Amino acid sequence: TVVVAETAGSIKVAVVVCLLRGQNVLLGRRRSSLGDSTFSLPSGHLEFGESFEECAARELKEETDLDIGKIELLTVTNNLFLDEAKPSQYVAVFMRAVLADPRQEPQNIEPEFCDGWGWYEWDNLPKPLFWPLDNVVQDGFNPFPT
Ligand SMILES: CC(C)CCOP(=O)(O)OP(=O)(O)O
Ligand SMILES: [Mg+2]
Ligand SMILES: [Mg+2]
Ligand SMILES: [Mg+2]
Repeated sequence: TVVVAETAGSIKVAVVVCLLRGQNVLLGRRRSSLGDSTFSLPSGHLEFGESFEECAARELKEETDLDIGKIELLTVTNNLFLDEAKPSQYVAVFMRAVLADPRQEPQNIEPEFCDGWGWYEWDNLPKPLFWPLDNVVQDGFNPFPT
């Protein structure tokens, strides 16, 4: 038990936003200790007292200045980051959202964390994908309504 206790890392919850506009989804290339220079959906740590929807709207606004309209829960995945300096585990809550105003364009509000945002078709996603996203894509996940 002591061994497990010594190696146990933190478990956090991240909310991940599949922001859909027509046939496109918003992705940005991360600048971060986790997944540096890989393409990811807007995402962020769930903060104490927040609902998943509130976190999605807050993180999207913080990172892109975009205002979310309708939003719903899609799926949840469990991601172990064991080969990092500090092991961690993220439960990723994937939400689907649309813009309140579809004419709004994303701004790169946190250039220290993101190279910039772009719209991509699901079957034409940029590479390399941030591995938690790549995992769900490989498993056939598709955020677009069928
Ligand atoms: C695993 C990953 C989704 C971790 C949390 O996402 P993030 O690094 O974008 O977090 P913040 O936007 O809250 O800084
Ligand atoms: Mg953030
Ligand atoms: Mg955050
Ligand atoms: Mg983020």
